[in-house]
Amino acid sequence: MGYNRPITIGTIDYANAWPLFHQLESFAGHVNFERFSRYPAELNRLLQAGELDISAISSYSYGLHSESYMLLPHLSVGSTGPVHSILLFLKEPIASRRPSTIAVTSTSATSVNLLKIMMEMYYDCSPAYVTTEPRLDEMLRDADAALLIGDPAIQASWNDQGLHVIDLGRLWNEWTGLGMTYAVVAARKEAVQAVPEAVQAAYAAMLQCKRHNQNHLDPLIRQACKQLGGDAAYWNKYFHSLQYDFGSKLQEGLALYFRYAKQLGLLARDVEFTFFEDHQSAQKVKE
Ligand SMILES: C=C(O[C@@H]1C=C(C(=O)O)C=C[C@H]1O)C(=O)O
Repeated sequence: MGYNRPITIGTIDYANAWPLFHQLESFAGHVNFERFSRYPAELNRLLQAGELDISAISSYSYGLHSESYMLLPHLSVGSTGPVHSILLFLKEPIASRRPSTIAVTSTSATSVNLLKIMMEMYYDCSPAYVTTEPRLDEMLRDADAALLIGDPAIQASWNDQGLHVIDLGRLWNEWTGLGMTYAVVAARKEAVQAVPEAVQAAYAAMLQCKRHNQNHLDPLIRQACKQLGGDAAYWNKYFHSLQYDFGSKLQEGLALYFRYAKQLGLLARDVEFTFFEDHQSAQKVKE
């Protein structure tokens, strides 16, 4: 029982997740943890490989591996409407010509599959997808459109290059009437079994950290302006338009995304949400 090492936590290396994890260390109290800040696709891989115990991951990756994970309640990155940082850049308006090749960022999993769902089910087309580094100019050299997420998407949206832009959060909301959840925070079931107190303590620290950051956005806004560009008004709007709670409306949107993904063969199985607290109360009932 127990690990003879710090618990390992993965956090997303994009501004969209700063309200969840900015200065997590100062809320950790006695929790002995090591933090790894990476892009989503890398976190997906590390959690699956057991190199992380808890991580923010693409929600799609939860869908792929839900049998091994537990969701940490009230922690997610989502939006009901525009997300501002999950953007499809097209050379031509989609209404006049459907793209035949789309270059997609190698850092994403949720948004790439969200795009596939939208192309198939909303735009009724089946383009070829090429996975590339997130560099817009290079992506558009051989493709009709490019999908970027996170900070590179935001920075590209500031340069008007005459491209047509679709915000996937906005389109999902207009199409389905629901919100979308791009990232969830999951713990490996193995870790929950081996070190339940450590997982509980890390979870409590994350909740406290999120509450604090949401009430103190100014330092995050200043850091974003300095590190990524843009002005305070932009970042204020950005952080306020993202949703971090994984409430019932956002769960409903993600459940629909999983159903569509299964329908298109992007996921092999139905996905159930298993929450860390549910597990704990279930344990108590059994005892
Ligand atoms: C809001 C965003 O959501 C991100 C999108 C992800 C994906 O597409 O897999 C993963 C994590 C999220 O933080 C963003 O990238 O801007």
